[in-house]
Amino acid sequence: MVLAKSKNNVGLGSSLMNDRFGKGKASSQKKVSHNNAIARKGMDGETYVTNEAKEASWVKMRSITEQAALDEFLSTAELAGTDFTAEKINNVKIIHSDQKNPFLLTPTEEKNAVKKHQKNKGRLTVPRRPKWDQSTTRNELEAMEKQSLLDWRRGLAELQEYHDLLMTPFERNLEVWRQLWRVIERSDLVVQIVDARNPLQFRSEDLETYVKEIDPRKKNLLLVNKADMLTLKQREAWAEYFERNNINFRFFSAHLAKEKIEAALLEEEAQGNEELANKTKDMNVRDDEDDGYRKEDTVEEEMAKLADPDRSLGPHILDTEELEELFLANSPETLPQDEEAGEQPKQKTTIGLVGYPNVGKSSTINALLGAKKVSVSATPGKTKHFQTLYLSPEIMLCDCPGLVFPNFATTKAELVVNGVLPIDQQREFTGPAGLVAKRVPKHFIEQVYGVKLRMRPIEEGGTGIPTASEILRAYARARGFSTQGLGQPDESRAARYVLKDYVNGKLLYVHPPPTAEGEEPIDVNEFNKDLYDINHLPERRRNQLAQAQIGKPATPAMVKDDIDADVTAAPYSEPTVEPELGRTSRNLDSGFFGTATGPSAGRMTLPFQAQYTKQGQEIRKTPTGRKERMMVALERGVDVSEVRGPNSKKHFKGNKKAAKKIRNNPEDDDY
Ligand SMILES: Nc1nc2c(ncn2[C@@H]2O[C@H](COP(=O)(O)OP(=O)(O)OP(=O)(O)O)[C@@H](O)[C@H]2O)c(=O)[nH]1
Repeated sequence: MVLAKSKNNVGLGSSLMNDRFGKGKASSQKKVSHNNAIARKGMDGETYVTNEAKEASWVKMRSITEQAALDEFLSTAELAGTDFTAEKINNVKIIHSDQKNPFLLTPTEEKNAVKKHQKNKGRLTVPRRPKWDQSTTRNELEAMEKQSLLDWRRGLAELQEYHDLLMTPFERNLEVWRQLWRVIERSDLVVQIVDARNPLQFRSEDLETYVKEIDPRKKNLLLVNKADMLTLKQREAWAEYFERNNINFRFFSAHLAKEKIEAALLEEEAQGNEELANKTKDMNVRDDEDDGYRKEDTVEEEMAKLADPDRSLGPHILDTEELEELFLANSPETLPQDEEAGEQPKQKTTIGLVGYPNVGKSSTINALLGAKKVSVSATPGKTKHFQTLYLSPEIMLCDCPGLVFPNFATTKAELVVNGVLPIDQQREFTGPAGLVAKRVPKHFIEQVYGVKLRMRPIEEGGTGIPTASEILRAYARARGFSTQGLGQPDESRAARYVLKDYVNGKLLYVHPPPTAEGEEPIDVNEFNKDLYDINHLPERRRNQLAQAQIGKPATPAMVKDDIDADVTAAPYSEPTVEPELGRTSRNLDSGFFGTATGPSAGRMTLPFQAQYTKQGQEIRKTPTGRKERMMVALERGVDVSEVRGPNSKKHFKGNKKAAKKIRNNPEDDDY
């Protein structure tokens, strides 16, 4: 090992030397103990150093800008899920490496995180509006509001910092909270809309407490929207959970409600056309098993249940009329003392709609109003100010802007796949894509996209579950997304599509409800099994999935940089293995180099390219490059730097160039 010549020795080697042989030992030890690194004696009597296990999650959550070499080495090893032994100062040997994604938690870490969340959940509060009376001036109230928000923010910041808890990027803007305060103050019923796939992630318990603090006559309702994404069994399980925990809830689906409205319109239009009229009538009578809508002969029974707002409807999905009925059933009561004072009951019932961005508030309102009065978006954060809308002369809706409540989260990846953090603003995608890979079965992804996933064999260190990269590469290849320059499958671009498909429910996964203390947790695979039985899905869902299938070579029009465009539907055929060039290259091609038609149309054919493509095809079956060297290193139990590829000759530029071109083959980096 070559030691740094400078007086101020730096680097990992120096850190280790100092630690072992004394020079600056005190400071090194201080550094090590500060980081909870612990020295252990191995079986062979050698000493090695490792981070404490509980350190891992803390290190992951902290924003690290600068670290000493030893600290950096220790935490990087921890993040990479590797352990190591330092047999000699200059011989750090990797003894274990698995496919752990450093942005995700292991099952044990996750369990511990959830336990911790439970313990601290009482501290997740929403800010209170300060008390004021007639004598309070506007300026005084504003100053009080600002102070109240500051105290609240400080409390949450402390909770994050001292208890090592990751939180949702909760709303910090006073103006938005003011809107919420006003909506709550006005409303007789505060409806918290949540996403049925993970209702508890979107529920603020403290908001319900706050509503009651303002006026005990006000009521709370948890409206579990997007219920069309759940099977009957899943809704039953969640209904049981809500009932057991005394949560006033109803299932709703703005999507189904919209379909029903459209079917009704169709029926109207089809008057006189008997054939069409019959078809729409069929659509209106839905099977309860299929999407939760009641059969027509149960209307009276359902209406009787609705008249009693406290009576649970279990897994039933309300339609818009039922929801409106429920709103009316919550018209404000007049307290006996008010009546004695001659106060008339209020004429209007005000319903406040609150919830995270993207849970479907606008869609719910649209469905209720039966026409497009509020614009609906797939990007979180569209509704900016609260609006009031009359549903009928008796019911006024107050639509609050979507806002993120303080809540705990296990990882940032979890927030991305829940649609809380906008996908297009993320740079790190392996964590969220890793969650998709873990949750949605391989066969389902293959069927939905019409691709074949190539996984690392178990004998070579694979886990039997695809990695984020394996899914993204397959997707990118099938869509023809490749990086500029080396022409590798563009995983980052593929991730944006795949993650959007998860958020919009094409790649569906539903969280099971927590079980009671002492009970076995629900098996997630069993809970979701029916969602992936592609031949037995409701027709609506099969149609939705058909739109996600790629399975045919991408055309330049498909590859155009429009991320919001839907994946073009196409019948399945084997995906192309030819690398597709990026947009700039294609433009170059049509402008200067390329042929306008023929098999290579839309591809850049630079004069030197043919020979490399030829070589690439011959070498295609053998893995090359870094991955190959890593595999060999793992097999032999040596450091990757000790392995050289068959063609690698340092300082020989020509060869480097060839290697670069060979990697142009999209299959190269797969196994
Ligand atoms: N499957 C399904 N999708 C839904 C349902 N409701 C809403 N969505 C989808 O969810 C996404 C967000 O819906 P919005 O109504 O814009 O959500 P929002 O809560 O109003 O969002 P903000 O305006 O940001 O507050 C859209 O892509 C909707 O199509 C539903 O019941 N079922």
